[in-house]
Amino acid sequence: MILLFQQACPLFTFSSTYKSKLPLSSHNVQLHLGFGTLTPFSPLPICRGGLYIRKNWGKCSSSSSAAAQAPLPPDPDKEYKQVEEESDGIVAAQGESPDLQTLFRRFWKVAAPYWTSDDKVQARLQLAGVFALTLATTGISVGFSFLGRDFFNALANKDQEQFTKQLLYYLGGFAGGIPFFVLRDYARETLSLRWRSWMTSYYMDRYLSNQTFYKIQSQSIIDNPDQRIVDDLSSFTGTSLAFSLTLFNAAVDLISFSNILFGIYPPLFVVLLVYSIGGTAISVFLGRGLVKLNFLQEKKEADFRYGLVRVRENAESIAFYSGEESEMQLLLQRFKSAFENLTQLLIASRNLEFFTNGYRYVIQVLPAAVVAPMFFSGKIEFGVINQSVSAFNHILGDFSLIVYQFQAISAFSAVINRLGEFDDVLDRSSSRSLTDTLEDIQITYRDFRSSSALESNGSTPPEKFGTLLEVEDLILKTPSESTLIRDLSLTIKEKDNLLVMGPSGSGKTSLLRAMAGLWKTGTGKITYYINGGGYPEQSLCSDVNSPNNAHDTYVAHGKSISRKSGIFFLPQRPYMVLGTLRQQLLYPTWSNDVVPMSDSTKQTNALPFLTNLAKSEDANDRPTKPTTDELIKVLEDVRLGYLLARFSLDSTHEWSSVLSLGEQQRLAFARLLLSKPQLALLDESTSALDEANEVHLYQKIRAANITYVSIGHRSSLYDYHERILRISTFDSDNEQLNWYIEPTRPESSLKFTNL
Ligand SMILES: Nc1ncnc2c1ncn2[C@@H]1O[C@H](COP(=O)(O)OP(=O)(O)OP(=O)(O)O)[C@@H](O)[C@H]1O
Repeated sequence: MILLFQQACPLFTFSSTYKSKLPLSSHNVQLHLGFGTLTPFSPLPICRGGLYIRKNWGKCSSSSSAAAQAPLPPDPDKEYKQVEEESDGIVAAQGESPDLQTLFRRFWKVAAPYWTSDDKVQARLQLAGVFALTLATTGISVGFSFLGRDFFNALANKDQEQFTKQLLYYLGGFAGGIPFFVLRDYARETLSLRWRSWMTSYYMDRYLSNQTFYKIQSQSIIDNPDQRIVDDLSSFTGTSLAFSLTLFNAAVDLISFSNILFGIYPPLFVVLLVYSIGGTAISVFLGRGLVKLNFLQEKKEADFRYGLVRVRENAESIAFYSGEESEMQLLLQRFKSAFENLTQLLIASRNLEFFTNGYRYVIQVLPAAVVAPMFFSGKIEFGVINQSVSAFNHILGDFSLIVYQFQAISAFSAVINRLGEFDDVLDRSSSRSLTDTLEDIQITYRDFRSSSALESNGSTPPEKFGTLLEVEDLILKTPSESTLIRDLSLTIKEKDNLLVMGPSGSGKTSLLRAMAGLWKTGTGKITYYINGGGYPEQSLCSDVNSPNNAHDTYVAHGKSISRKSGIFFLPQRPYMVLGTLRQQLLYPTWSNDVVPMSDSTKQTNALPFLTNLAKSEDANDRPTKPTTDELIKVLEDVRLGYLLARFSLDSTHEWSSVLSLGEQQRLAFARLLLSKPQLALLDESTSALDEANEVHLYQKIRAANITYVSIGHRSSLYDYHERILRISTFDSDNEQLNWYIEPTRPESSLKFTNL
């Protein structure tokens, strides 16, 4: 009879295809707010608050179904169709399980900002909508419970007229109810996507501010931040919403179905309570190792993926070295490590599931067994048995959330912890405590051309006019606190070009890092006297000693010094952005134009926080955007005009592969010439060039009135600089300074004196 009904009423076996795809972890934990999902192996459906969480290595599942009130035979054909989600997660650095308090703190810290953000009105409205729809679906479930009772009563009483009537009610119920379930899932997914989008923009903004990405990478502060932004944020938003709704649903469900069960047979409720509490305690005990294993799995998978990315990025070097075999070993090693951990995870999962499956099925016959004598004695009708089973399963599901979802919860804990850890790092970076010691290198930025600034605070004495950069008593250390340079003082005036020389590893690049604000380990002051464009004076002219000192100025703006102040750094390794040749040239000064036109036009439909991430003050901070003719001219100036015969300005290529190193270095000079900074800091920027090209480029930047500080090893560079700063490798036993400055040669013999 039940089978017949099952065929007649598809809702009984309805397994929503509208599954939420929540990549909770690399193991594809799924949460499913299901309407009528039934467990494939379950003789009886497990009804609960509506959340379906499942991992692909496990078979544990539970479901909520409006029609899950009828006992069903095992049906292997109705295997739950699992939605595969690709996700490589990451792990907290130590892979340790956090305590519950830390977990809650981190959850709150990560989750809260969105709900008080600029988007809060939309967010809260949508959340209210989702909760309302969830409430409606619970109401519909309760309604179906009564419909089911009357339906079975009609069937048992052989009352055909009543049976037909109930069947029609049922069909009407399906037609009216299904949209609520579908819309609830849709609304939840939409909100989850919106939340994720906001968080992605929020995290990326902080990650790319204050050179946090550089600190994280160069000092290995945290592993795989990229995965945290991509996978973990997605998991977090989806899972948080699903969990909140599940809890809410479970509470409402519990209230609704408790009444029904109490009305039928109160002792059943008490048995159920005791059973659930016992089951929760046992599953927490059995699954205690899962959180840590999830952590490790995320890290190992991420490491494996990162290994593959490195092979792609360094394809040419590996091919030259014929390093395929070593790479294979390394990658296999990483995969093996992930595999071994996953094996342990599977075993732990399996052990837990022995219990959870037993827990789920053992109790199924209880309600029918307890209530059946009342039916035999005529106290209740047949339909009430069915209703009691349904109510019992709903309440069991509500009470057993932890048992059923333990694996998903443990994977979610790993996500919370990784994001919480990341969030802490980003916060520390924005409050400047990530790597800073009490004493660190202070960078001040003054707009000496602003006479009003001079008059208002008198912080720039007249003798500083013409000065671009001043370094005072600089003790430079590596992040690991090894001293590189001691008590360095120097001044760079306009057109006073300095060459920095010294043995490899003596700290030349590190000096530039300190000047760029990338390294602050050490003591001393670095002051720039640069015309700062449209920056507000208070942020440009602040005194180092004031609480709002300029030491914080560039931090507050969240940008590198070079971008905002007419200073341009050319790093040792040229960097080619993804995009067209035009975008290479415009980078980084015209950052808005780095986004291809086709992409920016698509932004019309995008969420407000996904458009125009660039800070508005950028517009004042940069020269006028070059025209196409100017771009072509600058390419010719750096002797790259011939590239235009091979590529158009708007063609996209993997530029770091299609251009030679020397061409990339010339392209970097083209960027410099377009940006027209006052001061350029060049780190072996012509190392891959022949002498003819080198002298040509130096002539160009000199002609453009750009003052420069270069690092280099070649004596040919003497010709283009007035002075040399010679650094020797620091020796702690030697009291002498490990640097001195000398003129390159008599002024009359300098090559550019007539320029
Ligand atoms: N992130 C880091 N943490 C600790 N030490 C570092 C770090 N980066 C570089 N160092 C060390 O600091 C020292 C100076 O490095 P730097 O890159 O400034 O040398 P350099 O003089 O520019 O050398 P080269 O001429 O070879 O480029 C080196 O001994 C290097 O190993």
